[in-house]
Amino acid sequence: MIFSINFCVIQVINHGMTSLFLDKVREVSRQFFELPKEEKQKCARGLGTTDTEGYGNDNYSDLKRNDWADRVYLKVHPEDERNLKLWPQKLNDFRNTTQQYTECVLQLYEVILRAMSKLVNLEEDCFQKECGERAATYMRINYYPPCPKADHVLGLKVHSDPSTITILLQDKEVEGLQVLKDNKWFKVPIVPDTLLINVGDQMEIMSNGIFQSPVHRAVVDSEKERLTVVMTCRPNSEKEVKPIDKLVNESRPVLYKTVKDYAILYPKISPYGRPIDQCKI
Ligand SMILES: O=C(O)CCC(=O)C(=O)O
Ligand SMILES: [Fe+2]
Repeated sequence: MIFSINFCVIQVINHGMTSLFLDKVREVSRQFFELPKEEKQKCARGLGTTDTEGYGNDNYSDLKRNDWADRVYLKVHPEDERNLKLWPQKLNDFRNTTQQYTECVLQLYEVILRAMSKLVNLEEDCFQKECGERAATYMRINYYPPCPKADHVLGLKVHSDPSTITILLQDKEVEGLQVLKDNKWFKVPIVPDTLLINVGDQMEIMSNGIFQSPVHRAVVDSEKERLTVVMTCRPNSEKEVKPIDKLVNESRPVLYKTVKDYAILYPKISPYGRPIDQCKI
């Protein structure tokens, strides 16, 4: 495994997934958006047990402008918590491919969390334990159509991820992800066959601020469509998440409040920027 650490956005190669397989993941994802409108509507948000899962744009009432994107958001792990009613019925390969991709991503997730634990001198399984049993993974497929006024819209608003970590498969050809550093936006380049790891807010909390969740956004292209497949790994929603005791000391006191169900509650309170700022002590 090779890491290139760049303000908590990490590009990973040698992750065990072939180029062909990643293409397949992109292909079935793209096929979802090519379904007739009625088929997509059968997976719409609001038809499931939670209002966040399913097909459709984020729906925060105070958002002044919607993202220039179409998206579908599905819980993929634990397997018995999948809301299969919201999964496309007419795409033969979708379930199989998503299943395989989830398995690969979960393996990678474990390796990354172990490496991050070691990096801060914790027991290797420390971060994973902090996420509780039956920690959840969601898949979000973002489809950004071309926009003739690309400079006037965002594909995805400025945010940090509410996850522990996020594993992102970029579009093969079209760039769009940007990360904020020193008040400047930097393009994240496409490196073939890599997966991008973003540190999420809940990792920032657990690590007591040692790992910081990057602020990022997606811009759109005036001519080309773009598609990304994003796996967000997060603690069990019942688990209290707080800075790990061993990362707290006199020179580094507790910096964050204890939170629960952060990924659902906090982005709702603060749909712009970094909701984690509200958790700082
Ligand atoms: O599509 C992208 O490049 C960014 C996606 C993202 O940040 C997200 O889904 O949280
Ligand atoms: Fe994100």
